[in-house]
Amino acid sequence: PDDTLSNVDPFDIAAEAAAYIAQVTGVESHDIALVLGSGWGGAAELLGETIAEIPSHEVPGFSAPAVHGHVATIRSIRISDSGKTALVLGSRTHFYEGKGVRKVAHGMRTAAAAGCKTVILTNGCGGLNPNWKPGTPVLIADHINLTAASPIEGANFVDLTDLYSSRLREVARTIDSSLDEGVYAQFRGPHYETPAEVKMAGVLGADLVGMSTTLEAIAARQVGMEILGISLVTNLAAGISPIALSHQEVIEAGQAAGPRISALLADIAKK
Ligand SMILES: Nc1nc2[nH]c(I)nc2c(=O)[nH]1
Repeated sequence: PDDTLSNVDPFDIAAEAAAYIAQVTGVESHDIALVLGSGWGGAAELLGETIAEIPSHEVPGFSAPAVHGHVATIRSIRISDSGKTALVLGSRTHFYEGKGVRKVAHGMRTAAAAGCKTVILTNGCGGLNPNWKPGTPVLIADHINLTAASPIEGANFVDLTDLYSSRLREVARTIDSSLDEGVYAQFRGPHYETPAEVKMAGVLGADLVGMSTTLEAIAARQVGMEILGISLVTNLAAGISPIALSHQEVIEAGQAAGPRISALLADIAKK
């Protein structure tokens, strides 16, 4: 099958995907979508009871799992305490996979077509603030899109003011008042930044550097969803600390933070 959605109308495929999800889950309309980036995987379990779990590649427009062995899924969950339903998108297409912006945006278009009015985008990233030790969750206040790309095509001049909802950031802070916030810059990747590029990102006003999220957020705004973005700082960005962090330390920091950030995310989603 065509894996870049290049010869179809991406919104038609999103409608097909949403119809498939509604049919398989029996949930006519979902309320909130979540994208779980690296380190955030544990949140789904804490959200509530799984209604259905669908292998992503069965859903129109989603690709076969990139990581062999790991079957990416889309999960429908009844959020405990609130009765709302969550759609957890277990597979994110990164821009660096070279499959084009339509694939990157597909999850957002599908979530909106499935009824979602809110999306929580999470990711793992590098931090420029030395106070943010690996394992620190940081609310995304705004973004700098360094990919030179847009998920939006044609003369659709979408406004991006308050793209990362200040209302939802306040809700998050009622759950955990210690949460800091920062500006997230997306690089194309898949290589990490040089120290000079990290310094440049700082000069431009970024506090976090990653390889996802900004294109998804723009696509989510285009389809009218309210957006909350949360980054997990898994490492200090290149050059910020004199000693290079070992990959093992990055993995351990992400795992150690798992339970806390998963509980945080579940509590926010229940609000
Ligand atoms: N661009 C970028 N992406 C990342 N993802 C993770 I985890 N750490 C980083 C990082 O230091 N830079």
